[in-house]
Amino acid sequence: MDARQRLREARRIVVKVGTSTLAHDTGMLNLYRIDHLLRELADLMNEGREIILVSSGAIAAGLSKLGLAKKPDSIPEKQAVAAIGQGVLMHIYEKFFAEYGKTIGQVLLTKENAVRHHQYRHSRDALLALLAMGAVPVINENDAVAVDEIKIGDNDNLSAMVATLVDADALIILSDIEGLYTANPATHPDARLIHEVEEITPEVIEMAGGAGSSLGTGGMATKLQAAQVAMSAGVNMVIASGSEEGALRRILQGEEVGTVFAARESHLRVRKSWLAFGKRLQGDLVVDAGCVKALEGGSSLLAAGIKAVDGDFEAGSTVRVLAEDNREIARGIVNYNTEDLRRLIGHRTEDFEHLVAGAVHEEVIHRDNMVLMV
Ligand SMILES: Nc1ncnc2c1ncn2[C@@H]1O[C@H](COP(=O)(O)OP(=O)(O)O)[C@@H](O)[C@H]1O
Ligand SMILES: N[C@@H](CCC(=O)OP(=O)(O)O)C(=O)O
Repeated sequence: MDARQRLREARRIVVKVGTSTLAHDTGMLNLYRIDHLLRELADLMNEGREIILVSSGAIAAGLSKLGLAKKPDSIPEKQAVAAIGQGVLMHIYEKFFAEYGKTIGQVLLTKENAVRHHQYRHSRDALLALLAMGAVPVINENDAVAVDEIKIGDNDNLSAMVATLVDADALIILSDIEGLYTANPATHPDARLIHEVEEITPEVIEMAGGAGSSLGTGGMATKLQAAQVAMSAGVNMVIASGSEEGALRRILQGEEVGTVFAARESHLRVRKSWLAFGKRLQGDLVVDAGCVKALEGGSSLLAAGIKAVDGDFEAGSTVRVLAEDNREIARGIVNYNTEDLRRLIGHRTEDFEHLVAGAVHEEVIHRDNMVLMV
């Protein structure tokens, strides 16, 4: 069955809506569009589908509430604007969805919620419980607290992470553009819309440019990262215009709307495949042949197999695991910082207590926090 056909049967759907769709060019919220979008979502639920809404727009809503023309420069001020705007957004969602008889539940996530195994389980359970109650989880990144390595940074990647977290059948990203074009139409007026992408090749990545407006984050580049994650996790993804009324319904009827990214049949062995393509790779661990074998067999990464540590990272960073011939074996969240790790190289767990300053973990990378790349 092709991807468009499978969309007709999609039952659990993650819909991501970007700032460029939620706000006017003036920066003020586009209430007309939000209302229509929510009505369409409510009706899809009445049809028997489950909807998870990943909504951007907190910063835009905060700016317009405060009467500011542009994002502040300092991080704490950006966090404060997002905190104010998130409340404004939820107030509107609560009000509009209630008119269509729907209940919502706010879930604010960070990267940690999906990569740490216990948090991953808790986030997943909470989202599934909301769906079981017939509610719409409304998700955003927890911008008020997420900085640096715990930040995903854009809601395209967040929506792909959520789609894998809840085992969605489809991810639909609504933007201010009809889909992926052969080049950024803002700078290439002759660019053509691509209807279907089967694989994210370097040529496809080459087509993607940055955000089209000062409100958007990441542009097409982050949407392709999301596609890579979704496809490898077995989730069909569509990019379509959020301003076209009825687009969602038409997509879910299998019509040729926007760009569809076809899910791969055989997907990564670990569900948290989005980790594999996360942006912030902060170092490399080179491991010996025995360790490569153990990892391929499903083991955690232990210090005994590490030959070298490159980079300068903190515990909780995402790093690559390389074989001695430089082949990439895995990516994962490391439990130690560079300094501690260099001291642990080649040592057994019994010796760790004397070697590290902070908390002792048996694994350098736990298997639950690791994605095999081979
Ligand atoms: N190849 C491309 N095809 C389509 N749009 C592109 C491409 N390259 C860059 N873009 C830009 O990406 C923008 C959409 O991303 P963004 O501004 O981040 O919106 P959103 O708020 O929906 O995430 C488009 O308006 C367009 O200017
Ligand atoms: N979390 C931020 C949005 C980040 C983001 O990715 O924005 P967008 O490119 O508009 O989807 C906010 O709510 O303002």
